[in-house]
Amino acid sequence: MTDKVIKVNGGNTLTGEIKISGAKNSAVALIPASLMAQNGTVELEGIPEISDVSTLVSLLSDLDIDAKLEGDVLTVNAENAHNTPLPNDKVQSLRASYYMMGAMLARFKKVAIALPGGCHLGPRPIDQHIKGFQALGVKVTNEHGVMHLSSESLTGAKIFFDVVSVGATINVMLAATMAKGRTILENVAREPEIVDVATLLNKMGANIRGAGTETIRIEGVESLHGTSHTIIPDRIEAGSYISVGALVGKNFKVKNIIPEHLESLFSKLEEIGVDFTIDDDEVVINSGSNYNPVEIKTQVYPGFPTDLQQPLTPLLMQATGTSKISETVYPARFRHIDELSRMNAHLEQRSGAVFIHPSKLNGAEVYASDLRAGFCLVAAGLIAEGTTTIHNVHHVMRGYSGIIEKLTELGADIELVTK
Ligand SMILES: CC(=O)N[C@H]1[C@@H](OP(=O)(O)OP(=O)(O)OC[C@H]2O[C@@H](n3ccc(=O)[nH]c3=O)[C@H](O)[C@@H]2O)O[C@H](CO)[C@@H](O)[C@@H]1O
Ligand SMILES: C=C(OP(=O)(O)O)C(=O)O
Repeated sequence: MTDKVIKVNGGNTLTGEIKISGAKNSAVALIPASLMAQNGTVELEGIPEISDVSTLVSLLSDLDIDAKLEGDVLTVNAENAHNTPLPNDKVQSLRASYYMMGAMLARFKKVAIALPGGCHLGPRPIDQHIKGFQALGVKVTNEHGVMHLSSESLTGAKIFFDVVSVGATINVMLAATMAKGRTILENVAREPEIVDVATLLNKMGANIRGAGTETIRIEGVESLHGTSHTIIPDRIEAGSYISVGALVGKNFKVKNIIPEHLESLFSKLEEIGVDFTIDDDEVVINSGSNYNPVEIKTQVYPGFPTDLQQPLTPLLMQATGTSKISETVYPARFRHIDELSRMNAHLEQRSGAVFIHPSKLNGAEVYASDLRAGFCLVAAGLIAEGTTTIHNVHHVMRGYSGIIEKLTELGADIELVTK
């Protein structure tokens, strides 16, 4: 992907339907969770076609696990899994490789793994993951960048997280599933992806209650088994395309959504004045003009997701006045600003916030700094005059399944080309 660029010619109206894929942030936890089944096969349906998934499937194969991806179905049989140190390059190419810690601790009580990679959004510590593991009786050392985690026997504990963290909640939940006795996790994150992971684990024989609330209770079980599960739709992919519909859509239908997962976005779209109609698991959007400027503050779920602030920025440039987005989850998540400026965007960054002024964009050569910044540039390219060339497309391919095909089908002039 390093030798490829996305080229977008702006100005087309997009019309038709788009089907949202399974959620990246669920899939990347469900895949490691599947290695915890000592017996039987775990079948995961709705797997998105993204590079984070291929890397995790490849990590399972490194552990001698039989993992087969056919279409959007992944079958994993981990009966003959072997514990070996995981290759650094794969682990460091994505964030969610940290879930191999919790899953492998549960299965083998021991894991050697590098610190994860993922989008550069400012500091992304994993101290709360470590705090949770240690409370379960895990010994943790860092030897030359490789984390060694081990325990004779994991034991349930009461853990109060200092920070509300998606990753720490899921990781410690994975590790505690087969610990001895009861674990109580307090001040946990409530994202739908956490509920999805708990649902899969319970189908595999775990005893987890309270996912989706601030407290999760886990009664440790002896072993887990195979099952089948369909992944929830990706609310961030959905929100990204919905913002495109509001920019350039005509009868632009986004299918396979769970509207309750997108309430914070829909309420902002109403304030902005976007014309949309929700019907069961789909939404139809028509773009408009004279949009209202708004203020947005990113928050943990059910607040406005940090992962949607960059994709929504091009829409806010079409408002009649200045909008403000305050980023409270990752106060440095603003690397898209300089790139949008190359396209003639009028943006100002001030202490954890971006002020978005009305802008008329011109196509330019730009660089995706991270996954959502990449989508933001694609959306900007769709409304810009002329051609936008987006470099560093590997970031985009970490999270948007079939993005070129989906947008082309709707009428966009977009292609992935070799530089
Ligand atoms: C693979 C995955 O699901 N990625 C998502 C996950 O990332 P990730 O799990 O990394 O994000 P967290 O929810 O853990 O991070 C939230 C905040 O807590 C801080 N923190 C986190 C852990 C920790 O041990 N210590 C600590 O201080 C982080 O720096 C950040 O400020 O949730 C983020 C917040 O919704 C999303 O942007 C990412 O798309
Ligand atoms: C930040 C994101 O992903 P990751 O945590 O996998 O880097 C994202 O999905 O926007």
